[in-house]
Amino acid sequence: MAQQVNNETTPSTPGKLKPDKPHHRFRIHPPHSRYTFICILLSAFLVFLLFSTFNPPPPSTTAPRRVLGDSWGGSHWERLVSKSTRRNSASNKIVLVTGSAGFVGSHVALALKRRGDGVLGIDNFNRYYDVNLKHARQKLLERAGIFVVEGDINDGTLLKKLFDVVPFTHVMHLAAQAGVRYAMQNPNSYVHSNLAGFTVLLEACKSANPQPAIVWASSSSVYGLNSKVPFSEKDRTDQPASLYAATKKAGEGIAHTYNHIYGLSITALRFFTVYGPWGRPDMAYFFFTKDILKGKQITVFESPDGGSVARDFTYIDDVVKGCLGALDTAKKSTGSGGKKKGSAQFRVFNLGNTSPVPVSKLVAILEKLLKVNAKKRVLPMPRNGDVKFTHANISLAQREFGYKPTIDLETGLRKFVKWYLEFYSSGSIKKGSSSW
Ligand SMILES: O=C(O)[C@H]1O[C@H](OP(=O)(O)OP(=O)(O)OC[C@H]2O[C@@H](n3ccc(=O)[nH]c3=O)[C@H](O)[C@@H]2O)[C@H](O)[C@@H](O)[C@H]1O
Repeated sequence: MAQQVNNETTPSTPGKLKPDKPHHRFRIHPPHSRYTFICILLSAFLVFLLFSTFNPPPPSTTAPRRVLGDSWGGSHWERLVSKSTRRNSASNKIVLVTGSAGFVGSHVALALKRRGDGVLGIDNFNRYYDVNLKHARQKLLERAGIFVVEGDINDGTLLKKLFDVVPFTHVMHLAAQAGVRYAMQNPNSYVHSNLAGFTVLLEACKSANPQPAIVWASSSSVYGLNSKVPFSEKDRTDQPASLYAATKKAGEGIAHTYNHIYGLSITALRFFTVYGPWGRPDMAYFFFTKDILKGKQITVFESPDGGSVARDFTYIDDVVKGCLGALDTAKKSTGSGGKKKGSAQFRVFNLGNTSPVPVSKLVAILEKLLKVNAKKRVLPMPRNGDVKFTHANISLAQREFGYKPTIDLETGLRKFVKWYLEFYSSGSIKKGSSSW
C-alpha cells in the first residue's frame, strides 16, 4: 500500500532531514557564512578527487570506432584483404575469423591457413587484457600470411565492406567478451560484444551473397546450475550463474532466430575452460603461473560445502581440431541476400576433455612444473558467477566429426609453462606489463 508522504517532515535524501527553516537554505550571510560556503565547496571537490583516484573506472574494453578510410578501406587495404584470403587449389574455403588476435582465434586462424584455406582475421584489440600479447599473436598471423583487420564486429559498415570484397564461405566467430567473474565489474562489455556485436555480424552474414556458414564459440558456462553430469547438449541451460553465461545462452537463441528466418547454417561450440600456450592472462592457470613465480599468494576456491571445485580443462590443440571438424562438416547456408530459400543446419556441440580436474590438482601440477611451492589461501568460492563443476559429454561431436581430445592436463600445462617461460623471458612482452 502506498504511504502518505508528509512533505514538511520527509527527508529529501535518505538520512538527511530538511532544515527547520527551508526559506533560509540558500541565503549566504557575509562574511562568516561565505567562508563556510567556500569551505564546503572545497571539501566536496577534494572528496570528488579522492573518489576518482581510488575508484578508477574499469578498463575500457570497447575499441574506438574507426571511420571508413581511416584505419580501413582504400585500394592498398583491399589488396591486403584479397591476398590474405587467397586459398590453395585444394581448398574450397575462405574463412573470416573474428577475434583472430585472441587466444582461440589466433590458433584456429593459423591452423586454417596451414592447411591452405583463405583466412582473414578481424579483431578490435580491446584492453580487457594486455594488448601487447594480442599484437604478438597478430605478428605470428602476419608471418603466416594472415591479415588482421583492426575493427569491431559492431561496425556493420566495415563488415558489409568485407563481404563486398570477399566471398567468404565460412565465418569462424570467436570474438567475445570472455571471463566469468569480470562480468560483475563491466556488464556492458558483455552486452556490447556477445549480444550487440554478434547480432551485427549475423545481419552482415544474412545479407551477404553467398551467405557463409557460421561456426561460433558458445560456452560450457551455459549449463550454469545444472547438476546432472556429464553435461550433455540436451541438458537444461536455463539457469546461468553469470552474465557471461547469460549472454552466451542468449547468443544461442539469437543464432537460432537467424537460422530460422534467414536460412543461415549455424553451429555453436560450447568450449570447456580452454588453456594452453598463447592463452588468456585473465584465466586461473595463467595468473597462478605468474603469481607462483613471483612468490605472490594465490587464492584457491573450494565449494561452500568444503568440496573441491573442478573444471574439464581442455587443451587448445584439441579445441582447434574440434573447430576445424565443425567447420568441415558445416552445410551451406540456404539463403541469399537476406532471403531464406530452405531450412538450414543448426547444431550445438560440447568441446570438452571429459575428464574434470580439481583446481587444487591444477595448482599441484603447476608447482611441480615450475619447481616452486605456491603460497595458497583456500577460500570458499565467492558468489561471482563461478560454478562448482564442469564435465563435458562429447559423444555428439565424436559422432559428427570424430572429435577426440588427447591431451591430459599435466601434458598440456607442461607445454603452456614452456611457452610462458620462453615468451616472458625473451622480452617479447615486458614482465608485469599485463594488467592481470
Ligand atoms: O568454459 C567456459 O566456457 C569458460 O571457461 C573459463 O572460465 P573458468 O572455467 O571459470 O576458468 P578460470 O577463470 O580459469 O577458472 C578456473 C577455475 O579456477 C578457479 N579459480 C579462479 C580464480 C581464482 O583466483 N581462484 C580459483 O580457484 C575457478 O573457480 C575455476 O574453478 C573462461 O575464463 C571463460 O571465458 C569461459 O570460456
